[in-house]
Amino acid sequence: MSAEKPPAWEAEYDTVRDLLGQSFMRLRFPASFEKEFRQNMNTRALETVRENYWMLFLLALSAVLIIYFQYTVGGVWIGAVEDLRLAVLMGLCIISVLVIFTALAKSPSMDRHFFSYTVACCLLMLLFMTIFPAYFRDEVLRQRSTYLVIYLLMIVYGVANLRLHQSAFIGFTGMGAVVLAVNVLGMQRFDWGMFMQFFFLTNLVGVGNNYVVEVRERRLFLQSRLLDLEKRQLNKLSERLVQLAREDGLTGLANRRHFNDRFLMEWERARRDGKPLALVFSDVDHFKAFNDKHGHLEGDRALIAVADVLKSVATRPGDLAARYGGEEFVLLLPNTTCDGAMEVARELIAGIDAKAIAHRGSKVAKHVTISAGVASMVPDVHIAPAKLIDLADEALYAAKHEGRHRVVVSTAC
Ligand SMILES: Nc1nc2c(ncn2[C@@H]2O[C@H](COP(=O)(O)OP(=O)(O)OP(=O)(O)O)[C@@H](O)[C@H]2O)c(=O)[nH]1
Repeated sequence: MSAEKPPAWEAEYDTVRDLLGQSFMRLRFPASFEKEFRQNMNTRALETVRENYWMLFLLALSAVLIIYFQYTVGGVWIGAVEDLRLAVLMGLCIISVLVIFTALAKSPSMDRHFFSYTVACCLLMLLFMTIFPAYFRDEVLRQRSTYLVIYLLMIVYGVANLRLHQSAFIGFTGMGAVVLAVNVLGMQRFDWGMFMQFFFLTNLVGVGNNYVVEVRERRLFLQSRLLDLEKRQLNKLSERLVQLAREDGLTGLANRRHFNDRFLMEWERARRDGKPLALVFSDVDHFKAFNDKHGHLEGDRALIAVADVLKSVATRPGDLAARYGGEEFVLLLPNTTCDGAMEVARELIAGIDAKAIAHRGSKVAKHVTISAGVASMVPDVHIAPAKLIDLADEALYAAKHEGRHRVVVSTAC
């Protein structure tokens, strides 16, 4: 015997549990989750930038103010004039890149290229922050302005919500770009010691920090996935429970409880709209004898076949076919007159005849037959809903009394 395949959600649930149980988390999920996780992270990174872009401008402004207050007395620049020009140029370059970056991040059509333009903008800023200071005459100004690199790398690694390899790519490519630029420009005064200290060490610390951040993000993703799966399963179960509470176990028709609820609802609706509401009660003829001759199992099959015909005649959207009890069934037909309900009842009897289920114990025919009673009325506040049920039931009783295998319409019609 082949082992039964677990449902898809169960397999996914187990995979998520396994991944969460791992003590060392690899920075890659199975393909089915990885794609969704990446999209998630990208969206979050974009949201972070859109919500916090002002921090970048604040950072640039603080750097300008720090330099201004350190190199001015009473608002007059005390450093070299060339340094002032260079500092202003550097500030303008950095702010231009920030403006371009913010404009790109705010444009939804550029979302697909988020990582590409982030890399490009970061590289440009890192270049400006390392190359310009190398040309400052003042030693202290040179050192202090290079600190900016650390701030930018801190943002890339710590705040931007980028994945580890994305941040590391920006950090280390930035290093490479600076080395290239220094060589191409033949910069003699470039301070390699400071470069290693600021750039390389910050990158190392950033990589460690970002590993921790990405692992946390991945765990959060898995946990929310687990909750989602549990919620979906609970919803399915509660839907199934509601269905079971309304359904007859043997025939799959509505059960009596559900019929009662719907009947009262339709009664009220018909009363408000001033429309007729009809019931067709039906009962299998000599069913006790059927069970005696053919056995209970065959009896069950016959009831299922009768139920199928009931389902097939209850075709309008508001119609409901229900098992009222034992071998008794009912059709609830909103907005239907006695004549209309009679037609449906006749169709029902003909449909069951057409099934030609052999019935050796019947005194009416050689096959299974039913009797039906029909009633319809326009509900009124002065009439109890049970009245309609009584009328249809009396009509069914009359059909039995008059010889079975027929429809009788209520005397109130
Ligand atoms: N196989 C089976 N039999 C059922 C089920 N529910 C009720 N019955 C049987 O249906 C029979 C109903 O018998 P009666 O109420 O005497 O009615 P009848 O024999 O159909 O006679 P008339 O209705 O007067 O034609 C009983 O024997 C019940 O046991 C069911 O779910 N499965």
